[in-house]
Amino acid sequence: MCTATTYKTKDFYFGRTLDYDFSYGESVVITPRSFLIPLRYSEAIKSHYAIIGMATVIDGFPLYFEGINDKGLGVAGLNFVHNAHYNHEKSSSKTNIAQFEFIPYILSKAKNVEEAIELIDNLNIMDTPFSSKLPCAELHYLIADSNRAITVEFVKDGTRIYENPVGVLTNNPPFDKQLFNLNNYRRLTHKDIPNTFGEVELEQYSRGMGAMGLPGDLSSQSRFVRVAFVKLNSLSKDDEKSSVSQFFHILNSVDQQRGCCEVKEGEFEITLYTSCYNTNRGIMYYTTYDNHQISSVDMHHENLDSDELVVYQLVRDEKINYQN
Ligand SMILES: C[C@H](CCC(=O)NCCS(=O)(=O)O)[C@H]1CC[C@H]2[C@@H]3CC[C@@H]4C[C@H](O)CC[C@]4(C)[C@H]3C[C@H](O)[C@]12C
Repeated sequence: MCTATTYKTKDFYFGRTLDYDFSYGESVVITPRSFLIPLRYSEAIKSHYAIIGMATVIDGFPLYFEGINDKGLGVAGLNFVHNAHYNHEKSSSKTNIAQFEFIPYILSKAKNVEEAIELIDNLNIMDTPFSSKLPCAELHYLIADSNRAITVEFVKDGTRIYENPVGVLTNNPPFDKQLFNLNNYRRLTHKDIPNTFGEVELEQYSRGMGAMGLPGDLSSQSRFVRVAFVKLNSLSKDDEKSSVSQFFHILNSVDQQRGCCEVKEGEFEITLYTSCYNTNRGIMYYTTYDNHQISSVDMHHENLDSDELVVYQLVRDEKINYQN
């Protein structure tokens, strides 16, 4: 399972948790403007927006899980198993894009959500696997800029583009159902709640009782409600450190601890990493399951006009500040 969210203070932040039982060998990957992005069904993209994100690089191709570009657009792919549907036949009227090309394609060409939608309306997503070892990922997407967020789902009936007023995405069920389900939690509040049992005197024995009933389990529907509640109630100062700190607190509310979700006998899904992007400044921050110290990579510290990928291995060892 995975969770993606946005958060706005002075700047606009975008990020996700990636929950799985094994790693795909991800690292921080910067795709500079002149890196040739090869496409299976059309000519390679020669010059484009610069991208920073989490990806695994195979045969020189950046297979992005999520990322942002230097114009401030973010795209994250989250599992959408049994619902994602891609086409097997090429289209003669639309641009044919293999499913693994979707994130780099959008981030290289669109500077905001409107432009992303224009591109998506003209896409035919192909079920072409990257290789025989990497079958198609079944994903849906959170796409956001500082003004607007959408969810994009390629399903049997076609392409679904939903406005995403919450700025949050998890996994199944389809997004319209996730959003509707929030109705069931509309009474949750960060405030104290009144006693509605009339004459019966009931003690407010604890703080935080206004959010009683907020789901605490790891299912995708529960994580959607929980992270939406935390995000929409979130308050922080608007400077960089406070905003980044608050962003990690939002996503930590849906952290998956080893042992709580067994996916196969003896194998557990955990939050492999949590990422946070300042989309205005092109800075990526991340933590990993074992390293709680935030690491950061700034795309503008690299030569963004080059034609070679820049790769930073994840710092995965716990950094403890021993004070004595
Ligand atoms: C596993 C992850 C989703 C985690 C998640 O949601 N776990 C919930 C489990 S549950 O389903 O909810 O039970 C997803 C998210 C992004 C994906 C990569 C996207 C690029 C590329 C696309 C190619 O086509 C296949 C290989 C490829 C590297 C992909 C591998 C894998 O698929 C990634 C990492």
